[in-house]
Amino acid sequence: MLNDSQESLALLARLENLTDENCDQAYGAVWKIMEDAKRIHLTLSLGYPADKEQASLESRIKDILKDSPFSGRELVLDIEHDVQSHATQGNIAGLKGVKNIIAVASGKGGVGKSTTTVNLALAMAKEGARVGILDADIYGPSQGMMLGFADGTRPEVREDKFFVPPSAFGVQVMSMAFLTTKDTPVAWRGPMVTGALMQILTQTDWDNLDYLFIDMPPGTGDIQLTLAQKVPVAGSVIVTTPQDIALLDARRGIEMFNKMKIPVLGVVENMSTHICSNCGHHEAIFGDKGGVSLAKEYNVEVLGKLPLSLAIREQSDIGSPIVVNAPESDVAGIYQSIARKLGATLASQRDTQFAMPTIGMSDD
Ligand SMILES: Nc1ncnc2c1ncn2[C@@H]1O[C@H](COP(=O)(O)OP(=O)(O)OP(=O)(O)O)[C@@H](O)[C@H]1O
Repeated sequence: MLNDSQESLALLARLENLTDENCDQAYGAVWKIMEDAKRIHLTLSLGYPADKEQASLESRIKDILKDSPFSGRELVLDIEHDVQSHATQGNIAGLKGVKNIIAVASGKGGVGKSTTTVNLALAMAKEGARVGILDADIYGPSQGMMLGFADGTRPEVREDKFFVPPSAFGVQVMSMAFLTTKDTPVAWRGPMVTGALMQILTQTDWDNLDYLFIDMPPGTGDIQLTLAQKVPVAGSVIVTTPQDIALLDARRGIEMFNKMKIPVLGVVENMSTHICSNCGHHEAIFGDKGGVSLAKEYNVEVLGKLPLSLAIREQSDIGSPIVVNAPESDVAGIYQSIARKLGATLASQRDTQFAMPTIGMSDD
């Protein structure tokens, strides 16, 4: 039964002050308590998925219960989530089957944007979300390779007009690489690229996604600008390395999204420290304040920092990214925390379109 006794209210107050292990903000009034003689059943209802918090939360709640009148009762903890669709820039119509599009961008190439996108998407799926990836990094599409798709993979076509995205590790994936030969896009100019990408995006039969991650082409040129204008994006993530030059480029990325009125949900600092594979010593080769000061300057979150890690590279190269290959590793834990923080940041945006979980686009 639902309990509103003094004891329950006191417990509720303590639960409301709990935080996700990686976010500073308290959960607040999102708890429900049910109890019977033997058990206490708690439900945490969030606007983002957080299945991987289960063990940590259970252990922290058990500590709280120990010195409460509920001591000795068995704890049942349910973490529920309901991801809402958020407004897009200029309220462009959303995509059928997709609640939120998140653009992952970098000011320049080679900073680890694709690696971050794939691990972040897989981490989000592990938290319990329905996730897709669109590889829009048209001149160097790498999502297919990182997710272990064989060369020559092609999507099924439904009703002669929709691509059915193939799945890997529970994530739906579309890439220009599934539709072209290796050399095709190299010859394309900007308008062809953006036209083709918009076509893939809208003609893919995305199946009920909470989040679609777009691995954007690196840089802030015409292609990126056009995509930022046309793709109905709920928010963006900027990937940068701590070097000054990458930070300069990252600034341009943030400014581009600001100009388009696309919320920058946070910065991921990649290759942030080097971990010595002999002794485990962490060394901030490029300094350790870059991403943080960038985030401060533009008033955005640092979602997390990834070390320069051999395992990240090797496991992406063999088609099994670290989040699925070594889910218990520290690095996978960082991606999980970034995914939750990203989900929480998007959920806290005030523009939620409560009435329309997905916005239909006509099928013809
Ligand atoms: N944290 C990391 N530690 C070690 N290697 C990494 C890390 N992040 C990415 N890499 C490696 O760096 C290389 C470039 O990464 P990736 O392709 O993700 O960059 P990118 O920014 O998407 O590049 P581009 O935009 O040019 O496609 C890859 O070989 C990748 O495995």
